[in-house]
Amino acid sequence: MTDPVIEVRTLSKRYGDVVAVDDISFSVAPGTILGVLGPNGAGKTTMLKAMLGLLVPTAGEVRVCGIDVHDRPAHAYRRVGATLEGARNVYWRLTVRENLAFFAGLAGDSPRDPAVRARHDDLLSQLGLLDRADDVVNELSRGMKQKVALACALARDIDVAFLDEPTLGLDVESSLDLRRELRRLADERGLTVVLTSHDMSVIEDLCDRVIVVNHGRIVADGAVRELVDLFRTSAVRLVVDGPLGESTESAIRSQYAVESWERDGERVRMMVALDDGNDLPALAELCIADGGRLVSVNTVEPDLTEAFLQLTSERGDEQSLEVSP
Ligand SMILES: Nc1ncnc2c1ncn2[C@@H]1O[C@H](COP(=O)(O)OP(=O)(O)OP(=O)(O)O)[C@@H](O)[C@H]1O
Repeated sequence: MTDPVIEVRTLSKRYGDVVAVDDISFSVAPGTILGVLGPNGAGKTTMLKAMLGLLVPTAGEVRVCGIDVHDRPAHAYRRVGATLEGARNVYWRLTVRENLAFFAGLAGDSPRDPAVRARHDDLLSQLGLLDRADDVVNELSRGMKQKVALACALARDIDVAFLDEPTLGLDVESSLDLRRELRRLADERGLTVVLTSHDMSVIEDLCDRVIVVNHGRIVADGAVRELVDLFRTSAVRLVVDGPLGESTESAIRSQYAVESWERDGERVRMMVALDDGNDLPALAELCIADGGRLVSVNTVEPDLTEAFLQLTSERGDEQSLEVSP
């Protein structure tokens, strides 16, 4: 097995009485795109900053490419790129290309090196910024500034990118460009990406693995599909026309988990959770027992949003759910 590119061991960070990060441990394989999900105040940014060596943890250690980020921050920094507060990471009075050259230069990459220039052009082209390369950043829109910040984080030949809310403020097309570019860098260059996002579609589309953080602790860790499967309770939406009497309604309610029930004259719309899809024929039969007609039956598949809400609800919080990554 390849060595992990990131190792976080028993990491904690307290601010006075607030435990922002509480005894977190995990490791990440090279080339992984890892999403960090969690409600506001869960500890995601604190975790990212501690992983970057930008704040001193109360306990624990972080290694990136085998380098302890707190003992040897300068060495670790050469291997990572980061955007923590979006567009504030770039110099607004420099052009797009000058920004890239500046950040690459910090790591010893010369912008006169044709390989570095080619990499920058490629990045700008993938992010739809090539025709704005010589514009001063100040004159760009907010979303474009965000893209420049991302390009700066990726401008060097880094091993790991830490991106806090990378798609925030981007339009649909730019968000898709960014996802494609991150996927390409992970697949072709083995770039490891750790990103936070409140946008479930970004996490679902892009991430190989997701960590859910709540109250400073990891409450779930696994592939998106595995997390969704943990809460795989399918639901069905049924519409019945015609008679459906009160005793049949009571029978349905007593045998099934009815999530919603709307009666509109002779029409009934219901949403019912099924633990096992095999219950559906029996439910359908019951619905038409009084002579009504089934107008439609639609299965409602669980998604990451639902899994996330359950994991971070008080009930989900009682246990920690580990899925092998
Ligand atoms: N510099 C600080 N001083 C004191 N408390 C802090 C500081 N930074 C963060 N906290 C607290 O630590 C906890 C975790 O905050 P953090 O910013 O890491 O959460 P987050 O998951 O990134 O939230 P969001 O999704 O809102 O960005 C919160 O209770 C926050 O108030």
